[in-house]
Amino acid sequence: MKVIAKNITKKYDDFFALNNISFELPENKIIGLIGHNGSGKTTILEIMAGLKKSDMGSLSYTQNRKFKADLGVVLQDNEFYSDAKVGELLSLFASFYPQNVDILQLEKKTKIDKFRNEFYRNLSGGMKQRVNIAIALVNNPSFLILDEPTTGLDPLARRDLWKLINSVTEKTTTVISSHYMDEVEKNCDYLIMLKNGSIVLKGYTKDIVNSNSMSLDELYIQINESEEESK
Ligand SMILES: Nc1ncnc2c1ncn2[C@@H]1O[C@H](COP(=O)(O)OP(=O)(O)OP(=O)(O)O)[C@@H](O)[C@H]1O
Repeated sequence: MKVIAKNITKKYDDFFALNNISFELPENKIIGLIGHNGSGKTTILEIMAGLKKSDMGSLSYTQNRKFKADLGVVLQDNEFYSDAKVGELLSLFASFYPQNVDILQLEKKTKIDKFRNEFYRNLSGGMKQRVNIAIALVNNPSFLILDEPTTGLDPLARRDLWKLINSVTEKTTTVISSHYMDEVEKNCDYLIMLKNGSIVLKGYTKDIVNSNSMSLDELYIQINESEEESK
């Protein structure tokens, strides 16, 4: 799915969480959404997921199915799954959709099959995220939104989660917010950087890194530090 956002603005009272932002998410690529705390990442992800309304602007999608049937979302806090077992959660979410994938195959593909009889609350952070992603994939979406999926995970769990994300998103436009620039540089084809609700950088990751002759981590610091220094 291709996603096009035009002139999106979102205000909370007088505060502009997003200020007239426009972008196009390239189809079937992994898009990294980066920016400082409070820059507007969750707000735009929630608007794209249809969970929040923008005050101005428009979103358009190229899709074959109804939008919600074609969407998978993992938000930052899914602790409300706590009292269910992994297999039960997958079956429950699959039952919401007329078309869905083979659950046993999905469990194998996301390597959660050994945990299907465990309670969600007893899983490690990394395993919970694998289950969250599996749940988001039950309807075989062509647009996947993941809000900071690797935050709080140890380096091995983070590496394994990116392996999983890369292995299940070939035919999916995937947008992922992250504070880990090394991960974004390595795994995301395209990136969008927000600063105070505006886009300050967007484009293919390789082009950005090559044309600036520095790592994304260094570029991030340069862009975000300059304002502090000039004060
Ligand atoms: N419901 C709300 N009411 C008022 N202000 C809000 C609300 N939700 C978000 N904000 C503000 O909007 C701004 C953007 O928030 P958002 O959660 O989108 O940022 P973020 O980039 O996802 O941050 P983080 O990296 O910390 O998750 C922040 O200043 C936040 O305090």
